Formats: sequence, C-alpha cells, structure tokens
Amino acid sequence: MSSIPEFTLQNGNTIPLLGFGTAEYPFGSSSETMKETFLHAIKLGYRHFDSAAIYQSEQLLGEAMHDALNLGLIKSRDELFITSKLWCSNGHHDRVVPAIQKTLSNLKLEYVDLYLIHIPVSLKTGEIGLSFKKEDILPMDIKSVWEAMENCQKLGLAKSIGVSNFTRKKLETLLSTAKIHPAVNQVEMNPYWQQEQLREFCEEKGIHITAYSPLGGKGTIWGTNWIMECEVLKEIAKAKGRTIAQISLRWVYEQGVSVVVKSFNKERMKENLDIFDWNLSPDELQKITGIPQRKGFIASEFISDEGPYKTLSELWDGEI
Ligand SMILES: NC(=O)C1=CN([C@@H]2O[C@H](COP(=O)(O)OP(=O)(O)OC[C@H]3O[C@@H](n4cnc5c(N)ncnc54)[C@H](OP(=O)(O)O)[C@@H]3O)[C@@H](O)[C@H]2O)C=CC1
Ligand SMILES: O=C[C@H](O)[C@@H](O)[C@@H](O)[C@H](O)C(=O)O
Repeated sequence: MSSIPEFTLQNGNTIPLLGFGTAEYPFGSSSETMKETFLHAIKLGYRHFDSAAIYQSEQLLGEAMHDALNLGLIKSRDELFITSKLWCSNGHHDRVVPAIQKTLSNLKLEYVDLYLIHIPVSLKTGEIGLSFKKEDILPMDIKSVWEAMENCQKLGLAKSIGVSNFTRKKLETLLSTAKIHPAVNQVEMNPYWQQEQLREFCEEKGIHITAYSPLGGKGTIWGTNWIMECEVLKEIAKAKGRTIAQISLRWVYEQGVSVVVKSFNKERMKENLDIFDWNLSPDELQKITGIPQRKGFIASEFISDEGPYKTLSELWDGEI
C-alpha cells in the first residue's frame, strides 16, 4: 500500500498531497457502484477525498467510510481527510451553516476536514444543480459568505475552511475582511494551465493550492482532452516508461501543491498513486513549462448578456 506525503496548512492541520476526486459527470450517474469505488480507493491507500454538494457523492462516501471502519481498513475517521464544498445556490450568509449541516448529515460525520466555497458566484435558487436560469445568477457577497464560513470553523463543523476557483482579485477582496484566512484555494492546475501568478500570490499569503483537473478533466463537461493528447507529455512518458497521466500528476506534485485526481477504474486508480518514487528531470520540467497556456474549465454557464458577468474575462477578473 502506498503512503501519501502530507503538507501542513497554515493553521497546523495536515492535508495529504494526493486526493481522490469524487465528481463523475453526469452527477449521480454512477451511484450504484460509487460506494464500492470509494471503499476500493481506501483499500489502495487514498486518504483524502474531494467531494461537493453538487457531485451527489457525499452520501456514498459516508457509507464507504462506515464500511471501511467496520472492515478495519482504517482504525478511526481521523485517518481520512474529507473535503466538501458549498454550492452557489447556498452562497448566501444565512444558507452556509445549514448547507454544511446537510453535507455532514449526508457524510454521517461530525466535521469535515475542509469546507470550500465551490465557485465565487451565488444563485438565487435554493436548488443544488446546474440547470439554473440566467436571471438567478448573482455576484457573491464575499464578505458575508466568508463570515458564515468562519462560523462553520468556529462551530467545529469544519477543521479548515477555504475557497475554490478564486482569482487573485477575489482573494484580495476576501482577505481585506477575513478574520480567519482561507487555508486552501482549490483551482484548475495542470501543464496546460500552470497558474504561475496565482501560485506566487497564494504562497505569499500562506494559502495552500490544491490542483483539480490535473489530467484536464477528460470526459467531463468542464474538461478537455488536451493533457491526454499532448505530444510533449506523450514523449516524456515514452522516454520514462510512465503514462501521460503519471507525468502530468508528477509535474503538479513537484510544484509543491496538493492534487485531486478522479478515476473510478481500478487499474487507473492504482496508476495514479504511483507518482512518488521517481521524478522529472530539469530538462523535462523545462519542456512542460514551455507548453502554451489555455484554461480548460471556463464555467460559461455563469455568463449572461444580462450580467452580472457578461464575458469570461469579467467572471475570471481578466485572468483568462
Ligand atoms: N473545485 C472545482 O470547481 C472542481 C473540482 N474538481 C475536483 O477534482 C477532481 C479531479 O478533476 P476532474 O475534473 O475530475 O478531472 P481529472 O483531471 O482528474 O480527470 C478525470 C478523467 O480522467 C480519466 N482518468 C483518470 N486517471 C486516468 C489515467 N491514469 N489514465 C487515463 N485516464 C484517466 C478519468 O476516467 P476514469 O474514471 O474512467 O479513469 C476521468 O475521465 C474531481 O473529481 C473533483 O473532485 C474538478 C473540477 C472542478
Ligand atoms: O467541481 C466540479 C465542477 O466545478 C462542477 O461542479 C462545475 O464546474 C459545474 O460542472 C459547472 O460547470 O459549473
């Protein structure tokens, strides 16, 4: 069984540097086999699980954890690092604590290790889903939503709190009033979207980055095939006797961030864990740094002629 290195967050809590993504699109489509997949992941040595209210994976993750305890795969819940996320429809001050309480009841846990604002956009509707109306889109009131996130930590419902898909500008807004600093910003990061500037800013502020879609999210509505079809990565993989997925994951890991990768296939779940006892050469790293940059996940469903975000540049504060 592989042992996954950990990183100590600025609040002293530790996060395993490789985590298991639980988002399978369409959400809810694999619920019959999901629990077994999560249990198998625990058997293989995954300890960090990345969930979200919108993924419909919380309940099955909760059941898998329960089974893992009963089977003796883990001795206590504390051996796991569980992340979940606040969906946009709950991105309002008074909906945050009830939302984490619902998440905890789905997971059958007393606390999550990390609770994140999923996307810095709010929706008027109370429903968790992607089929919202354009007129429901609102800019998030970051100050009041973050205050409620801080309450989640103060109440012991989350050991750490953080954000996801936050640009530098939105982090600056948040930091200007935050009493508890975000421990993590979970963002897209892979050889096609290396996030150099955001990483530099977050490092300065002590905010740990978790990379999502490290393989480009191949096969999802938000992802692309760019990584898995990349010639530069293909060549490096061939020369090293590794797979493209392993090269991409190793590159992300070598940047000093944590990474969450999703595979529900037993062989690939094992393959993705095998990235710790070898490394990329300076020449290989340089070739990857030279890959022209393009962002895969653009969240175009939040763009509307009526606003608040009329263009991608407005939504992403000029970063794309
Ligand atoms: N905060 C946010 O907004 C976001 C967070 N996330 C989180 O990050 C996780 C990972 O990102 P995600 O977008 O799912 O994409 P990934 O980059 O992890 O890619 C997942 C896809 O790659 C396939 N795959 C996995 N491993 C391999 C391999 N070794 N070889 C070939 N194909 C492989 C998977 O298929 P298969 O299962 O068949 O192996 C799946 O189709 C998510 O599950 C979620 O938890 C993701 C997007 C946005
Ligand atoms: O976490 C995964 C993704 O963020 C996903 O939940 C959203 O990206 C959603 O598909 C969207 O397009 O807004």
